[in-house]
Amino acid sequence: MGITRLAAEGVRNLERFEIDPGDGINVVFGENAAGKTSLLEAIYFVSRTRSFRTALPRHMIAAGREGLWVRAEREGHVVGVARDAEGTKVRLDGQDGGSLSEIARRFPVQVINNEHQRLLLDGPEVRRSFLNWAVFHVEPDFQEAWGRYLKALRQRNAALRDQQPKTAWAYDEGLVAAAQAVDALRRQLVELLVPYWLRLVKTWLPDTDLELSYRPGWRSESTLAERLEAQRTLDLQRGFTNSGPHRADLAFRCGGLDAQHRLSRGQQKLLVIALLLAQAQATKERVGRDLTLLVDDLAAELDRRRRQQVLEEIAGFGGQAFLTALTPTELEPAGGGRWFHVEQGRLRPA
Ligand SMILES: Nc1ncnc2c1ncn2[C@@H]1O[C@H](COP(=O)(O)OP(=O)(O)OP(=O)(O)O)[C@@H](O)[C@H]1O
Repeated sequence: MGITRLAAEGVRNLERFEIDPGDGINVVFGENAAGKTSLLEAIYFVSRTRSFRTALPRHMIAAGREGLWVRAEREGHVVGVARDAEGTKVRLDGQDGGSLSEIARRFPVQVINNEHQRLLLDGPEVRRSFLNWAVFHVEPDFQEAWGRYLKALRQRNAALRDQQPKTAWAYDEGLVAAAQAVDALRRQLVELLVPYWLRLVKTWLPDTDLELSYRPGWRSESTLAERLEAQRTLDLQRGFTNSGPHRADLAFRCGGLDAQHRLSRGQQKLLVIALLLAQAQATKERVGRDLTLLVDDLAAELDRRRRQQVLEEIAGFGGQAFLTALTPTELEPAGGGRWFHVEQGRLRPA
């Protein structure tokens, strides 16, 4: 079950609204600048207490207003998130406060937009953060292990910066233990993701020879403990730890080369959508929870057939999805879903 009621006020150009989204596909259509992405942003905000468009939540507050709020109901829980000059306030089931990770777990969302091509085109940091976020949703132990690893890494790096080798090496044991836990959880997730991802890319991009592999952050022919030992001089010279899960990455290859150099824009988009849908599937399979998919401007860069294939996959996924479109015909195959029209900030069931 997804979000069954959604209300908000003061979000960008949107007038106050209250809607009852459907459990499957919800199409939000309207002209440029009508407020479609702002609606997805409001849904994201109630789950993650931040925006996917801006690092500054105050940019989301409608011009001339003091603040905004968004409220969502899902599976008997109500979460409300408000933002004003004093900051962000969260209420879960009528109680002030509430842990942000608890809310993110209860109201899980996944954005799929054109920005996501960065997962393929940017450096490893963006893929690592995707990986961490995906593992967080399915492995309750990950947050603790990753926190423990980062703490040991910070301490080790501080000692390396201060040229205190004995102090630095004293952290190795704890660092390696936390690294093994992080690595094992990431591997489990990748093993879950890859078959879904492969099925999708083979259907959508049948003429490409695509592979996805996990790189743990150190050379696979040695253990991390061995690697740290072998790299001590380098670590001291550079003043930081050169190997470990903080250097992990996902590698997309096409015909044996980096996929980003071989794929067209549309192909890149499909590869990334396949990854995000694989994550949604993995979460469903592992913890039985559907991520609410927020799909902005699916039609851009995709031909009609590919668009339809993606839509069928999203519909088949069975969870809740919000998709934006300029016109209702753009996403015709979603005929069975619920439709909303947004016009100059006014959102109405269509
Ligand atoms: N803080 C704000 N207050 C009021 N209006 C805003 C604010 N921030 C952005 N806007 C305006 O809100 C409008 C809706 O933007 P949004 O990105 O939601 O449109 P959209 O329907 O997704 O458009 P497109 O199809 O072009 O992507 C834009 O005209 C934008 O300038």
